[in-house]
Amino acid sequence: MSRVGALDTNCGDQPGAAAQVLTAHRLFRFYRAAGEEIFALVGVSLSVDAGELVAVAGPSGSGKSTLLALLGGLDEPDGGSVVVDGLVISHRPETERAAIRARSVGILFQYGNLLDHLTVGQNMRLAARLSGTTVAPPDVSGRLAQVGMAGTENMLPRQLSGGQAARAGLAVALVNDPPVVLADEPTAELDSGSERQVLGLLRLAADGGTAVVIASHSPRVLAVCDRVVHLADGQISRIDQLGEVR
Ligand SMILES: Nc1ncnc2c1ncn2[C@@H]1O[C@H](COP(=O)(O)OP(=O)(O)OP(=O)(O)O)[C@@H](O)[C@H]1O
Repeated sequence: MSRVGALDTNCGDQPGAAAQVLTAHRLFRFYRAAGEEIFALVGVSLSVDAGELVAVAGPSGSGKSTLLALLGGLDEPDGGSVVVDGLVISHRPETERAAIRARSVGILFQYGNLLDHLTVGQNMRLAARLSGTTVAPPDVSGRLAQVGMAGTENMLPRQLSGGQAARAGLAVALVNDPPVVLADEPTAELDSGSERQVLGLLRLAADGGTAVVIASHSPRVLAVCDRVVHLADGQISRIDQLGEVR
């Protein structure tokens, strides 16, 4: 897989920062629906440092999910590029994008990222195997304990509450200590207690050096982030720097 060249890294809104692990350069994404062209993203650039917690905010339809999908290589941009941990993830065959994603990106979805027919522990071991690492059984229980889920290794996702499923999903997303975590509306379906726990864990991951991007419009989510990138009609309309600049 090709490493990014010097020119490619000179993008985003914090050029030159050494610790950038995620950069998106002038992303465009168009859709055609019912004969109409929809401009979901129009020239969005973004850089995220290791240890930074960044929220992507904006009203429904502003392009948050589209942006996260492009950052994680789940979708291809019509223009622009994405670099994850030194590797260009955009404009590659899906198999190569999946390999980069498995190694470098933990993904947490609103409706969970657990496979229904596998136990929590099996979900974690599968994610680890796909990333090229292995997690020994004691590590699985240790990691579950870290997210307040001790004793759930042999439970199926349907046996968990919404908050537990979100925390188990986070344990899966973090199983190989990826440099980047992307969370799309991770707390939208949770009660406030569970939301606090999940946000605390995402904050902890960032404080431990992970670059975390959360798509959300919840004020409680935005409050724990270092930076809030506001989208409107597929473009960055404002950036709020909340935490200290690293
Ligand atoms: N597969 C698709 N086909 C056609 N249009 C799409 C598709 N995916 C997204 N869009 C459109 O692109 C725009 C951005 O959508 P996106 O889901 O990224 O917004 P969002 O900010 O995440 O919204 P929400 O908060 O409701 O999830 C919207 O106008 C949406 O209707």
